[in-house]
Amino acid sequence: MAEQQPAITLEKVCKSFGPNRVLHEVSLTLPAGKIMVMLGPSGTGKSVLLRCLVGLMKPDSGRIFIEGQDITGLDERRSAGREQMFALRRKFGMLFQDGALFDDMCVGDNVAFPLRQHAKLSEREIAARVAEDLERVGLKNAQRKMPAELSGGMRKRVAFARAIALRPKIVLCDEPSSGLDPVMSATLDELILDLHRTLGMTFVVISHDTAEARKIADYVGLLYKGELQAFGLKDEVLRSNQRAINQFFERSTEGPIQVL
Ligand SMILES: Nc1ncnc2c1ncn2[C@@H]1O[C@H](COP(=O)(O)OP(=O)(O)OP(=O)(O)O)[C@@H](O)[C@H]1O
Repeated sequence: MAEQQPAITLEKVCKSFGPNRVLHEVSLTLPAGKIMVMLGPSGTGKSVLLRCLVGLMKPDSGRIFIEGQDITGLDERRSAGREQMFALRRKFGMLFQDGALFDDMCVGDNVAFPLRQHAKLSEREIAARVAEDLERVGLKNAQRKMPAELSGGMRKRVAFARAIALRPKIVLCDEPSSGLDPVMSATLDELILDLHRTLGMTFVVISHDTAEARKIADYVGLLYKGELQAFGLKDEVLRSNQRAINQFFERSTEGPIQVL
């Protein structure tokens, strides 16, 4: 059997905005079907990294491979590049920090939106997928509700249902637990684990939350000032005794990570 390509490979990815060096020679390999939690203080380039993965930003140098395909040179101004970029984006589901629901659409229509835009499915098939995914996230009775009627945790769960509706290979989650109480955060962590188990997707989770990393991660990364201070299997990274990792996991002010 052919060996499965890693979901994501980064080779010395660099990105600056003028004098602001945001990513510096970031290299990692994430095998398919694993959960990676990328930790790091605010402003250290985690969101920029996500945008580079989906082709919304281009690195200044280095290479990015998604399922073995080099996406670094894709050029949306050319029609072949546009098609490849579209195919690339279809591989990703995205859970934005604020959920980014359409406030004028009910929950069911929010989840159906990507299916209506991009899947060749009948309305009956779309309705079945929407019902299935709302049940997965524990919201099967919320279909006709409007986003304004939902709590923060419910909005995040609707956003999850929308992010997985097209059955992407890789789900990118930008701080899924931000702004949620600890119990709701734990519920979302369980949801990630459940989706991962049942649908086998690869997850990239951006987080400040070490408890979340301990609970759900197969792989952990720590980004600080644009450099990957640590990356690897969670247990190995936690055992590695690196100062930045210890500081982050022990919530200490002592260590190489300084308040920006
Ligand atoms: N389009 C842009 N133009 C200029 N600078 C940018 C742009 N996008 C991000 N930056 C800068 O890149 C740096 C990293 O930002 P990024 O949003 O990736 O941080 P982050 O680690 O995700 O932070 P947080 O945890 O607070 O969301 C910041 O200094 C930010 O100002």
